[in-house]
Amino acid sequence: MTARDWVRGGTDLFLRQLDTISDGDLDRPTELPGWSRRHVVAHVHFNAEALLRLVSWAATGVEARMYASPEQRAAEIEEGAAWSPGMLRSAVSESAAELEKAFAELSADTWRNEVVTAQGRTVPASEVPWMRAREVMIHTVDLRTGVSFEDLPGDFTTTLLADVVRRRSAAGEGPALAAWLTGRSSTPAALGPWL
Ligand SMILES: O=C(O)/C=C/C(=O)CC(=O)C(=O)O
Repeated sequence: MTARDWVRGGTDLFLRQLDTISDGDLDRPTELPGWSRRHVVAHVHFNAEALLRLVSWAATGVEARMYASPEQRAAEIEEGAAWSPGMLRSAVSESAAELEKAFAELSADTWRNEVVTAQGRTVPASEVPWMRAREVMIHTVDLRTGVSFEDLPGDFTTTLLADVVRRRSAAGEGPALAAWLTGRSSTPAALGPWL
């Protein structure tokens, strides 16, 4: 499967799980400390808008950052989390459809154009679908509706693991992770935040 397939599958999974949650239960906690389901849905919506800006940057050459700052990102998630359930549900569904349309319209050459992620990485636009796949898949698990990592496509999880290990190694967490993953340490590595 390609990253675009994972985006489609992960978006479908996320929206279907969201449909199983009553309006009242949107206030329940998630796997993310301090975030209710409302926060997760608002974040998945604003993430689509942020990635739409990267696609636009790749297509036009006009710089468009994902977020103005970490503070602006956090503030819009808080704002979105306070929207009515109907507004939250339609926003996350509509922005996902817009992103899918933008991916479909990007020409073959344009995928090679470079953009800068919210973490300051310069990447070809072709990495944007992977960034979105990661968000929709993992945040589905975060919703706590019963979907676990076991339910995600195996090739997605394998790619995710490689991504996580690469980033954590770059952040100095490689040795502790390697000791644990090779069974040389029975203590799970103490890890810092991821993304
Ligand atoms: O992969 C990166 O360099 C950046 C990832 C993110 O910024 C995570 C998001 O996509 C987001 O916070 O919206």
